[in-house]
Amino acid sequence: MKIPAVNLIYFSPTGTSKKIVKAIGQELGAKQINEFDITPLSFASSENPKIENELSIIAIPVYGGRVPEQALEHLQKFEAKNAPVVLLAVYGNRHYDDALLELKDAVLEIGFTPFGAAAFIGEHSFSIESKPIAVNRPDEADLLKAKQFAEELLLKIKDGEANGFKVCDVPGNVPYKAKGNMPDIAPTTMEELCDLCGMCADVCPVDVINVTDKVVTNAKACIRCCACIKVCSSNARVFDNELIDGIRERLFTNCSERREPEFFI
Ligand SMILES: Cc1cc2nc3c(=O)[nH]c(=O)nc-3n(C[C@H](O)[C@H](O)[C@H](O)COP(=O)(O)O)c2cc1C
Repeated sequence: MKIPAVNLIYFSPTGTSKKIVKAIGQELGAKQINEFDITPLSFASSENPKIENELSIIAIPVYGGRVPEQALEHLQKFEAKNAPVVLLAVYGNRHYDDALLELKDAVLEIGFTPFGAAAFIGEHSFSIESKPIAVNRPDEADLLKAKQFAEELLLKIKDGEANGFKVCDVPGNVPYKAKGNMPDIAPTTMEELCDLCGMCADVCPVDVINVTDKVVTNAKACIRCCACIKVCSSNARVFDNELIDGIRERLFTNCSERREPEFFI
């Protein structure tokens, strides 16, 4: 079976959701792959993408058991009609809780038909060398699972094209998991290590970092995605904070046992 085109739509500050959606997208053997990176703030002011009679895959990271708010806002820009979609929640080995259900409900509102979904595991954004959490995931075994998932999707797509796409069930509860109250905290820069290259500001999905002769971060608007930390080749950017240290410690202690991808098709 030849799929003419597939749209890969992803919000992925630290790149793990992107890696998984691309791996699955490539396995589908589509003639054309269109990428929509909905991570940057600038996506909000871009033209509204229209998707009609085309297959899409949407990937988001799980934040507090939910879909990141900015990802939901950016998804609202899509106009979808006759648009079968596969949903991916990528989480840091704790749990995805209600994120897949929230994502499914949101895309149904926009006009997509979610006919398949999966939860994959990515290195936790808060993982550091001394407290590794799902470090280096997705790994080879995860990418093999991505391939298996794509094979199952191809069968489902064939069936959907012949008999119509049916909305899939995903786990989750309503009301969705309550959002935790986070104080205004953000990663900081160790000036002695920083060479002011500006990469942290470039990757920040909420544009809260300003680099002049020093790095200034507006903690109030920070979404704590840790993209700035992961991109910093001088290791100058750190999330050195009591609250985050505590979360990291609990994740390291309670969520180190390897979880595996799950498919819902
Ligand atoms: C603010 C925040 C909240 C998070 N909440 C969860 C969570 O509830 N469960 C979990 O397993 N991982 C959680 N994570 C980890 C991310 O889901 C995980 O690292 C994911 O792979 C990041 O995706 P990305 O690389 O596409 O940005 C959280 C990360 C951040 C930054």
